[in-house]
Amino acid sequence: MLTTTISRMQSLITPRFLFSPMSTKATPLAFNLLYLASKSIFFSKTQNPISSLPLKPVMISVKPSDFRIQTRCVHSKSSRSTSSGEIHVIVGPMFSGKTTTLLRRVQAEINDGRNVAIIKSNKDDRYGLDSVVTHDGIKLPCCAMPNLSSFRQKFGQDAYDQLDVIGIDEAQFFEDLYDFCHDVADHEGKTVIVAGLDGDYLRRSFGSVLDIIPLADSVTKLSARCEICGKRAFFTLRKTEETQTELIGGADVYMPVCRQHYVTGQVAVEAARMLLESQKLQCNSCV
Ligand SMILES: Nc1ncnc2c1ncn2[C@@H]1O[C@H](COP(=O)(O)OP(=O)(O)O)[C@@H](O)[C@H]1O
Ligand SMILES: Cc1cn([C@H]2C[C@H](O)[C@@H](COP(=O)(O)O)O2)c(=O)[nH]c1=O
Ligand SMILES: [Zn+2]
Repeated sequence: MLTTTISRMQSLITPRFLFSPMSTKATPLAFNLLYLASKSIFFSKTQNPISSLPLKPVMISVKPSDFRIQTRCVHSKSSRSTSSGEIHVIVGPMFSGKTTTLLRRVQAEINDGRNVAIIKSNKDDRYGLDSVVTHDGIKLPCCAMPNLSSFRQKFGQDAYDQLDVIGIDEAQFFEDLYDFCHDVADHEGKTVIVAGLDGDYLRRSFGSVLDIIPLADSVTKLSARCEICGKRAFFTLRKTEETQTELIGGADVYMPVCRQHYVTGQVAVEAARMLLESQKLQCNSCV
């Protein structure tokens, strides 16, 4: 099995939705919402992005008065003003379905009539910056941010106030995750659904994801399938020689593995790294 692992390693080491009656006049608020809607940041109950791709923007036109009424009326199950917030955390290795689970939960909230926005880190630009995309290609529009504290300003205060649920993907990349979740759930009564890696490729705690566990209502740890033996995989193995903690990539750089194949895989990767290092040194001394 170790031989299989080594050969695999070496081959890779080379190198709001708003339920709103249509109104005829657009106000600044309406423009703002229309802008957001056209950027597909708000989601509509009538959209079903998970089953119908690509997404089409929802065209919404509202007067501020319509909007206020709509978010409090019987058609909306918005609970922000009446109940406290919640924090739900989804963790696991890469390819375990964290983003898929986040999108499913977000879609359920949308179906329940809540106003939802998704944020992801702008560090991960693999699929562009305006969508959260799973490894299977399922996607929802999102807001890509360098940090969470500037989200309110970017989204617009009025629009932000209407949000019931905020989904966060790639949470390990947000340094201000703890403060944001704390404020949003405890003081603003919104629900935060957080998806991220609990551990990095060395199985060290990644970013602030584990710090928010004591704040959370629920924690879901997902598993993937070990790429070598097919058993449940709880860890992410990095197949390349890079050693920095943050390294954006997909199946080209990472694979999900079980405990046994994490251990043997790490040995193989380390051996390959050392070999590469010694070759580099030899090369340098030739020059
Ligand atoms: N080694 C792999 N390479 C590419 N896709 C994979 C691999 N293993 C699993 N997948 C797919 O990725 C899906 C999960 O994707 P996603 O929700 O984006 O996971 P995560 O956010 O945890 O990385 C799985 O349902 C599976 O179809
Ligand atoms: C293990 C590990 C991962 N990353 C990066 C690689 C990807 O860009 C994301 C994780 O994406 P996913 O939605 O969970 O598939 O994180 C990293 O930078 N460092 C690591 O150690
Ligand atoms: Zn395995």
